Amino acid sequence: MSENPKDTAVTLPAQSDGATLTKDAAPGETLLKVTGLQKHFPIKKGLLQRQVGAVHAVDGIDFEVRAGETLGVVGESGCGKSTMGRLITRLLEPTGGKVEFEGKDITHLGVSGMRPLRRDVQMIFQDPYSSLNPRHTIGTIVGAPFRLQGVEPEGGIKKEVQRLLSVVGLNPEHYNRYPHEFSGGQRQRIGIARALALNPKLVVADEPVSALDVSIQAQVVNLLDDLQQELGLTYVIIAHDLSVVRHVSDRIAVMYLGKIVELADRESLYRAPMHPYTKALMSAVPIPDPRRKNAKSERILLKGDVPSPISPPSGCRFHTRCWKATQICKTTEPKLVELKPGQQVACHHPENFEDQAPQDTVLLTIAKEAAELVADEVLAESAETSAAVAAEVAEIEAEAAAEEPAEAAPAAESGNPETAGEK
Ligand SMILES: Nc1ncnc2c1ncn2[C@@H]1O[C@H](COP(=O)(O)OP(=O)(O)OP(=O)(O)O)[C@@H](O)[C@H]1O
Repeated sequence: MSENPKDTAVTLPAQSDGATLTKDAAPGETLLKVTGLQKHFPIKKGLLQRQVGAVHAVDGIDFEVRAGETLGVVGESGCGKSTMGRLITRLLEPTGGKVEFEGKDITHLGVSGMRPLRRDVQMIFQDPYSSLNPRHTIGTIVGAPFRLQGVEPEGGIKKEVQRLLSVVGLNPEHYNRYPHEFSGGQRQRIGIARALALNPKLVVADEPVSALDVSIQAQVVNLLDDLQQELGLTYVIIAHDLSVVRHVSDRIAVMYLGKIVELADRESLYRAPMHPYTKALMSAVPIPDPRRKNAKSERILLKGDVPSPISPPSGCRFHTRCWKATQICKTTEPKLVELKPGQQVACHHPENFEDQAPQDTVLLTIAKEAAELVADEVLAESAETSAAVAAEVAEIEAEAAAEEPAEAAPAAESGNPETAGEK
């Protein structure tokens, strides 16, 4: 069986059902919009199962997914990525906020209301070993969505399933085999075939390759990429580090403890990350660059684990691990704002940009400890770039100020009665 997706010609799925094939949102238009999305899992204790607290897994996030794009979502384990994925596919009921798909509010749709959406939005799961029922043949597994939705493809389910298997680079003759007869990469291809069966508009892939050997990861990522080109799919790809999403994403959202801390197009994020957490995540991804062969390690080591989402830190949630944290970070939550076109960030002291709270200069003790884990080069570079941006902004402001009196002068000359007599 070929593991190479390039060996397989990708063809559009047969038109089995007109309703599933309508691509309503034109490329670039908003397909999915999320506003203030929250999921708090209650913590219950005792015989009476009283609620004693809540896990703030997703705690008020806003973003949109545009038709035809790939949005990568990254963050450490436990930051709420999977919960977010399950919320937008409506496998979980949100605690608060709104989810809109093609302009329609789907936040609290019931089973029947969700039926058409189940075709349009599909999920690929992390573990290809546990997400496939070992007692079913792959023909049954990939054909299940047709049976569940009561869809009869042209030429029958078997023919369509075999076609889907070949689309994802599997041998259609292996229709009657069981999951254990396939390798990890092949099983993930089965999961992908199942997700594509009903010709969805949005595919949410939760850590689609993290359970696979590194050598197989690139093949599966390439397959997803090829399928997107051929079928015009829209993806949300969830991963715990940037190495998986960096090549395939158009935009990347960085999550930390239930919040989005930075959301930017891929180029901007890689060229000049603005949130210190993004910078730390990026420093953990080895970049093969011969020019940097002899350079000292610039790795940023984050102190400790992610704090508990049961009682997240006050203010900026990253302040307990950030080397730039000052008092304002502890007390005031920074909003996610667009500081540069196409780059939103939630930080009082962003990297590669003018300080948003320049008056607040005294580092927290915790930040001084965190700074010890950050390479000197990184600290120096950070200070340098922020100073450069600040100087640039000051220059622009000075230029604007110099232009202003010239424009204002005629009005003052002609119209100010107090000064008129002094002439
Ligand atoms: N059903 C649940 N009940 C209670 N807590 C939950 C539930 N599902 C997730 N959580 C908690 O919510 C938080 C976010 O979990 P989630 O799985 O979304 O994070 P993640 O970023 O996807 O991490 P990972 O990569 O490890 O899956 C974690 O603290 C997790 O323990």
